[in-house]
Amino acid sequence: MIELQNVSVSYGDAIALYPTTLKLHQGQFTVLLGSSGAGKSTLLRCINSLHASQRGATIVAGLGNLANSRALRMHRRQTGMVFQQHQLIGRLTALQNVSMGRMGYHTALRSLFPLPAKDQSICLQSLDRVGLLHKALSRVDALSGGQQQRIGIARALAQQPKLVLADEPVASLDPATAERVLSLLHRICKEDGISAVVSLHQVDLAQRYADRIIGLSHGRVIFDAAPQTLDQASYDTLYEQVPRSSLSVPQDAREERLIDTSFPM
Ligand SMILES: Nc1ncnc2c1ncn2[C@@H]1O[C@H](COP(=O)(O)OP(=O)(O)OP(=O)(O)O)[C@@H](O)[C@H]1O
Repeated sequence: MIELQNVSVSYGDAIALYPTTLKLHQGQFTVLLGSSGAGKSTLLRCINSLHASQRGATIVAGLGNLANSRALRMHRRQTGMVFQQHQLIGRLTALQNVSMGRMGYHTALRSLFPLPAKDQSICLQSLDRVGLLHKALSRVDALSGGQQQRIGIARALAQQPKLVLADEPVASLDPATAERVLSLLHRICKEDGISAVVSLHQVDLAQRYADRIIGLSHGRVIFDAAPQTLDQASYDTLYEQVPRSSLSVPQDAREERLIDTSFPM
């Protein structure tokens, strides 16, 4: 379990996240919702203590307060991150990119040499989990957006994480591919008992996959409950009365999903 106690973030006089207290439970798939600038990325990054201006305490079960540098190092090692723009190195192969996930387990000097066989095996297994073992030796810049995001997920898995933080992981994908990638991430997290905190803009995806939805508005948590309790009033407050239909996946993409949920992407 991870507990944020009065965690806040400011940029000069501007408050990006007001003091926030919440607990994240092991194995839960939590989705952060809210309009642009609401504070989703800020909250997500707080869970990994990534803000220089972060205040308050973050306590991780078994490690303690992340103010302790050793606890923070251990926590980051067991926390996989997945980004909207994948953050892969295009000229390297899929396997080389996934290998980056093992770097936290070695000293900087050791990382200059080929990974031990055990680590290589973990990387290959991670590629297999996302259905891309056959692309292990392909350059990442020769892969599709959906495939690149699956490599991003494999890199996070190579860390053998207890927690995955995913910042708009499907925002740059078409609706059908977004659904497949999120479904894959969700399935793996559930199979392995990995906790996930995922920021999304697609309310319908959040309602289908989340165990818990945390809604943010202007740097404050204004909703924190199971997805089925996200009612119209909470929704209107979250999105400041943007019509719900404008945020849903188009009907034709939904139909495509029903027909074809298989790879490749
Ligand atoms: N480096 C920064 N310097 C100054 N202000 C920042 C910085 N990063 C974020 N902010 C501000 O903090 C607030 C929260 O931003 P954040 O990126 O967390 O929102 P978000 O909900 O993730 O938005 P989006 O959905 O557009 O990614 C916004 O008002 C943003 O302008």
